[in-house]
Formats: sequence, structure tokens, C-alpha cells
Amino acid sequence: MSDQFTPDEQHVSAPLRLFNSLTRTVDPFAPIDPNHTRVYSCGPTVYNYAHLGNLRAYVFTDTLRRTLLWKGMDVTHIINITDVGHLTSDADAGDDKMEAAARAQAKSIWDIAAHYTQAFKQNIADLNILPPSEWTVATDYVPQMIEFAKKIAPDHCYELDSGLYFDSSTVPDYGALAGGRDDAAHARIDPVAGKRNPSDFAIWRKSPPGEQRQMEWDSPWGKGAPGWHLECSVMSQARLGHPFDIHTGGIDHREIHHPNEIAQNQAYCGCTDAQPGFTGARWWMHNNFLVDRQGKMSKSKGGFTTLFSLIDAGVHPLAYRLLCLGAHYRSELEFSAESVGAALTRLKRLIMAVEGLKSRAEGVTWQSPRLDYLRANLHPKLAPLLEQFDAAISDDLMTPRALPLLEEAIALKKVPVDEKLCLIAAFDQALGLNLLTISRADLRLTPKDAQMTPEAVEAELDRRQAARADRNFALSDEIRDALVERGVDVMDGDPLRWEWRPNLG
Ligand SMILES: Nc1ncnc2c1ncn2[C@@H]1O[C@H](COP(=O)(O)OP(=O)(O)OP(=O)(O)O)[C@@H](O)[C@H]1O
Ligand SMILES: [Zn+2]
Repeated sequence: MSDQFTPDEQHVSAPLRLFNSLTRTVDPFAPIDPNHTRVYSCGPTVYNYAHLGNLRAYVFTDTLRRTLLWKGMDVTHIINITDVGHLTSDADAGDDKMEAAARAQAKSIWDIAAHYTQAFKQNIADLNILPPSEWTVATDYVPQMIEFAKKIAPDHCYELDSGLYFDSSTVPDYGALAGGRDDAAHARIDPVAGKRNPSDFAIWRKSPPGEQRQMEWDSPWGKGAPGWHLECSVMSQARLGHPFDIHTGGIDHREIHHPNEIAQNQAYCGCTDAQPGFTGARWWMHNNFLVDRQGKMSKSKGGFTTLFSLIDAGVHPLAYRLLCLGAHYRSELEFSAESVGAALTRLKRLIMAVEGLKSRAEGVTWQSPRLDYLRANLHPKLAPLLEQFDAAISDDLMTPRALPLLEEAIALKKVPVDEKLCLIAAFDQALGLNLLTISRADLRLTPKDAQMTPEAVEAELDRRQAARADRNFALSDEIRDALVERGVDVMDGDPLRWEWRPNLG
């Protein structure tokens, strides 16, 4: 059987509907080119490790991408790497985040960018997020950014000592995506002197006289660096063409970054009169925040939790993916030791159940079914679950409704085990939890501060078994208590024998 969902062989049941931040409604989705969807996702600013909140944004785009594939579409997906231009404020105030990090760590910006880009790609792989069709790196596109700026400058920009600024009053409906222009909010965050309107923004920042930046380029407006908003307009235009289908980002981008991208796209296209609704993308989609007790998880605030720190605590990264899928992407999601611990337990139960099914299905072909094949051949008890799952993810990616259907399928009695596994494999193409390839032993990550090696734990358990065989229950209890003391849960009667207790503080 093929492992691809081929569009023409598939019977798409529920129509795909997605929330569009432009209309603020859930609208039926169809790509501009039949069966091919073009998606651009604002990527990470690589001045530090991504925190779990940042990563929620990419679990969301991955769910979107997998759902589009599930619906039989080809997807071209671009994620950019912001290695220049993002200031410590989302508008024009403050330092370049990359320059500031390089100074603080006494390293070159290029080294900082290379290190954190690599770390980000590792996070993406650990979360089983499909790699994008292409990673675009902002510093590779500076000549195109200068060309873009040259084209829009005469009608839409003005120069100040600090840079070239976009006049937001030159495009109709500036800020519509954010729910309207909010000059008061812009004035609060962005105190650049000489701007014509508080919401105007830099598309080129000149290097201050006498100061050499690590990253600077010659331009018609002097030496300097591109503005962050310009980067995404240019890279999406270069790789996908405008208009493309879907632009994604975190909900913070709905307020400044994306309205500014839209303004630039409108100016570049010059088609605002001919195409009043033109924004550069047909759909703008935003994930809500991951929050902790202090509010929005944030690199800038410090004290953030990374996927690396979660792994160090002994939590498998796919537990974090499952935590994300358990909430709708447009709802806030709370991160806590309890919430991620519960997700880990849920994942362990799923994997244990699938392992049980696999052991009963030895020698049967069950992996990677095609949806059309499944629909035509599925056991009557399983077939409605496939349709309900399709309806859930087609309804603006309702993963919290889809997950219980997976659990229901696993628990169903008196259905052929191979068909059950086929259905689970199909669900997992959308969920990306690696349900059929990881084992419970894979989930048992050794915490960084573990006081024993796994081999030492096994040796102690062998000693305990021998004590029990000798009916020396006092010694057996002593060994178990000592293991518990050192963060090991002993599981009598379970072939896995033991687990680490995650150390989540
Ligand atoms: N707490 C959060 N929850 C969900 N998404 C978030 C959160 N914080 C940032 N994002 C999203 O993560 C993606 C990557 O953002 P980026 O690397 O530019 O973060 P940043 O702005 O430097 O970080 P921070 O906002 O923490 O200072 C963006 O789409 C952004 O909207
Ligand atoms: Zn962007």
C-alpha cells in the first residue's frame, strides 16, 4: 500500500473550514491552485533557544499542514529564519535582538544565528514536525529586500535620520487585521521622533553614525539593516508569490507584524484599487499563546522553558506535542508541571495500547493506509470514527475533538486488530504522534539529574527478583524503596518493569 494520500484517489468527506483572522469567521477553505496550498509561517528569531510557546506556533502549523495533506492537497510550506532585524520591541523601539545577544555572549552574530538555528531544527525534529519545503534565511534575501523597498519608497515611504519609514496612511484600512488602527497603542510602544503617524514603521534602519553593526549592508538610504516586517513580505513573495493561500504566526503577530506586512504587500502590488481585499495572502491564521503562571511564555521576559529543559527533566517531547493537540490552537493553553505530566501519562497509555495491538497483529500488513482504501474497507464499527475524525480536523483543526476518537478506536472491542491499526496509522498521519513507531521504552527518557544509570536500575531489579524468589520480602521492599527514593517507579507485573518519575520541579 502507498504511504501517500493521493488527491484524486481520495473521497474527501467533510469540507475543510478554517478560521481567517481577516474575517474573524470560520470560512470554507479552497486553495488558489486546485489541490496545492501555499503556506508561509513566520519563523523564529534565532537569538536564543525557542521556548515552548514559540514551539506551539509550529505544532499548530504542522497540524494545519498535515490536515491539508489529509484532505489530499499538496502543500508548499515556507518557514523563515529571522537572523536580522527583529528589535526588542515588535515595533521600532530598542535594539536588534540578534545584535544584543551577540554582544551579551561576546560572539559573532553569525555564530549566534547558526547555533540557535540548529537548536530550533532539532526541536522541530523532536516534535515530529514535518520539515518545511524550504527554510528561508532573512540575510540571504537582503538584495531582494532593497529592491522591494526601492519600489515602494516613492509613494509610500519617507526618510528620517534613523531610517526609511513606511507611511501607514498611504494604504487603505491599515491595521484592519488587528481590528483597526490603534494609534494610541503604537504611540505607547514606539517613541521614534519625526514619524508622521504613530503606526509608521521602519523598513530600513540606518546604522547610527560612527557605529558599526555586525550585520549591515549598503543601500540607497545608507548603510544599515532591513526591518523585520519587510523580511516576511519579501521572502513570502519570493518563494510563494502574492497572493498565496495561508500566512501563519502567533497571535501577537496579528497586532503589528502582520498588519505591517499587509501594508507593504499592498504597496508593492500597487493593486489596492483594483483588488480592494488584497493583503498578500488569502488566509491569515494565528495560534493563541502558551501561558504559565506569569502570563505569556516569552524569551524576552526570561525564565522560559525550552524543549531541551523538558527533555532533561525526563519528559518525551511528543508529550508536549500531545499537550498542544489537546487544546484548540485558538485557545490559550496553560503549561504547568501537572499539564505536561498528564500529557505524558496520556501518551504512555496510547503507546502501551498500540504496542498491545501490534503484538497481536504480527505478520499482518497494517501500516500507512490510503484513506480511500480505508473508507471502502473499514469494519462497520470503525468506519464512523474515521468520518468523525475527518469532520473534527476539518472543522478548523479541532484536535481536542479528534483525540478522544483515537482513544475510542483503540478501546473498541470485537474489531479486527489489523483494521484498527490501519485506522490508528491514518489518524496519526494527521496527529504526528509516531504512535506506531515509538515504544514505551523509547518514552523512558533518563532525566539529566538521574542518580542511577538504567543498567544500574535493571541490576537492582534483578537483585530484587532474586530476593523475592528467596521469599526475602524485607530485602525486596528495601530495594524498591531505595529505587523510589532515587526517582524510579517500580512496576510489578509489567514487562517494562520500571520508569523514571519526571522531575518537573
Ligand atoms: N507564548 C507563546 N505562545 C504561542 N506562540 C508564541 C508565544 N510567544 C511567541 N510565540 C510565537 O512564536 C513564533 C516565533 O517567534 P519569535 O522567535 O519571533 O519569538 P520572539 O518574539 O523572539 O519571542 P518572545 O515573544 O518570547 O520574546 C511566532 O509565531 C510568535 O508569535
Ligand atoms: Zn513574519
